[in-house]
Amino acid sequence: MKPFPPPVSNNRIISEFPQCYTPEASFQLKTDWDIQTKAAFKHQAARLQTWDRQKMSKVVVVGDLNVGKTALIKRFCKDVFERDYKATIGVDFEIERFQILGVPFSLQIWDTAGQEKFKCIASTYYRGAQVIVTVFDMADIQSLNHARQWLEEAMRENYPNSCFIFLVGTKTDLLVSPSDERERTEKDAVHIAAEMHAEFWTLSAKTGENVQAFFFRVAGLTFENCIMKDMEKGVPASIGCGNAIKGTYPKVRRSCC
Ligand SMILES: Nc1nc2c(ncn2[C@@H]2O[C@H](COP(=O)(O)OP(=O)(O)OP(=O)(O)O)[C@@H](O)[C@H]2O)c(=O)[nH]1
Repeated sequence: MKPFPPPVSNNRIISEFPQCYTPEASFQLKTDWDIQTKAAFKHQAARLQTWDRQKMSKVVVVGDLNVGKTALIKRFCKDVFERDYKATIGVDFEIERFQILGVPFSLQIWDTAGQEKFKCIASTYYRGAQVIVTVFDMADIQSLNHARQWLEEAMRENYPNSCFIFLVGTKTDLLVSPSDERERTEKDAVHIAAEMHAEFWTLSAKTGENVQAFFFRVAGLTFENCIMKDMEKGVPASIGCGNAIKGTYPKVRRSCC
């Protein structure tokens, strides 16, 4: 009989604190785990942990249509890239399991539709997010200009200051690097990220550049945040964190709507 859940694959094991893309637009410049986090897991890491459904954070990915939200998630979760565009209808989600400092942790990654006609279905799934990823296309400046609007819509369903916010420029493979165009777009994006209180990243789902580093950063920051919150509340770090699976969003089948 196959073990359930299956073991976390080797490329989902995080032990070093994941670094930011650029110090100019980053949440934290620290380079290591918080001392309390390290202490809390020093002993637990040594023993085998079972998968804990509570240790999960909800990540909502929003942005204009065609910017590459689905491609980004598929590259990370399935290591595939599809050249053809297939619009997301409503929402879809993936669950990605990690082992961080020896402790099982999962990200529930929600892919939402960028098309106007599906927005109202997708927005029902924004609630209860610990992370909001606002995606734009590095080769389409209009999509960067719409990033604030997407964030506002996602935040309408969440409490202020309750989420990590990321601004992610995709399709870097379409820009010559280094080039004036890329430099200009990055500069604008860093500026907008500051206004959004977001951390800025660029990546390519086609080549895979920065994709794993980005999701490791998301996982590392949310994991540490969960642990710190639990410790503040006096909950032992082993009991759990994250509220995404406690019924804060409607029930949904995979690839639904
Ligand atoms: N060159 C290149 N093309 C990409 C990249 N990421 C996505 N694409 C292409 O861009 C198109 C749109 O990608 P999707 O991931 O479907 O876009 P989306 O944001 O999910 O679109 P909606 O579902 O409509 O919201 C597809 O044809 C992808 O192949 C990338 O990093 N580089």
